[in-house]
Amino acid sequence: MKQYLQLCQRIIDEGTWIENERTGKRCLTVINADLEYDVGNNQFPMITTRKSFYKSAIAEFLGYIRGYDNAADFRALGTKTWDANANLNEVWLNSAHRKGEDDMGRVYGVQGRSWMKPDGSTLDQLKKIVDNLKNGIDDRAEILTFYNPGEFELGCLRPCMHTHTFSLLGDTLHLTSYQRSCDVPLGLNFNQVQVFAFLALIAQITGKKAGKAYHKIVNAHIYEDQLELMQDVQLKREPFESPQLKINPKITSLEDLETWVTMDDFEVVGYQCHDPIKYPFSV
Ligand SMILES: Nc1nc(=O)c2c([nH]1)NC[C@@H]1CN(c3ccc(C(=O)N[C@@H](CCC(=O)O)C(=O)O)cc3)CN21
Ligand SMILES: O=c1ccn([C@H]2C[C@H](O)[C@@H](COP(=O)(O)O)O2)c(=O)[nH]1
Repeated sequence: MKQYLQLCQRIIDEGTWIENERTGKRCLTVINADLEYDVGNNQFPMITTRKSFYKSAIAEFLGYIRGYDNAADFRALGTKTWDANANLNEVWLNSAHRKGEDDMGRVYGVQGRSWMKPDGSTLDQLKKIVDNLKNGIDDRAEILTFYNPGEFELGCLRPCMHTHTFSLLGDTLHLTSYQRSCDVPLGLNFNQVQVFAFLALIAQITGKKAGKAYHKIVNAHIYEDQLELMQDVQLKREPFESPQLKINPKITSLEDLETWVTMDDFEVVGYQCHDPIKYPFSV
């Protein structure tokens, strides 16, 4: 939790104001942040200086694991996070590729589970990784990437947390996740939870011990309309100890994640937090 608050403070102390054309807002911005989560010791990086909605964050990531391309499927899992980008983004609404209400196009999980090959067949990046890790194989390219520049116009948003690399050292599994753009008050709150839960889940279904998750961020920003709440409210609060994430031990395969898992299979123990803060969201 300290590293999150330190990053927020660093943006305020050292950030540069950058005009963002896509949203029409200014962002206070720093380049390069490295965060680290101790998954092996279950130090769940849930924000405590405001109420955090971890189930939304995990639901969103489970949707990526399933290769969802529709905001309605995300809502059914328990998160509304894709509603705005699927249905309110001007460029996407006017795109000939949008298939209708709630369609997100070929974003995130679609690339992860069915990357289009030149011959028209598809490639399942995640299944290859899970199969290898289960068999104790790390070919030094256990990489899941959602980043497909050739298909950007086929989706509503370019992926922010775009690449995840798994590494096996003996029987301990580590994860390195890369993020190109980070809305620190809103998005990072979710992304921290997702990086942690992704390593915990893949370690569980491949029968490995979870180690560390390394989260590497390039552009970390606070939107102009979020700054006051961050500076005068959230950063004035003292953090509580990290809680723990309990995952249903009956989840043992990728197929389980694809079929019956719901948010009821995740529980947080020992979460103490301050009051909620409602940060503005930019589409
Ligand atoms: N500007 C922007 N910031 C983001 O963080 C972001 C995007 N756009 N677009 C794509 C996804 C969607 N994400 C989102 C979207 C909404 C919330 C949000 O409103 N969170 C609230 C309430 C969550 C809830 O009630 O479940 C929060 O207080 O954290 C968070 C992340 C992260 N991403
Ligand atoms: O997982 C996510 C997804 C999105 N974000 C934020 C980062 C930016 O503020 C916007 C995306 O805008 P771009 O113009 O495409 O960079 O969404 C996030 O923090 N985490």
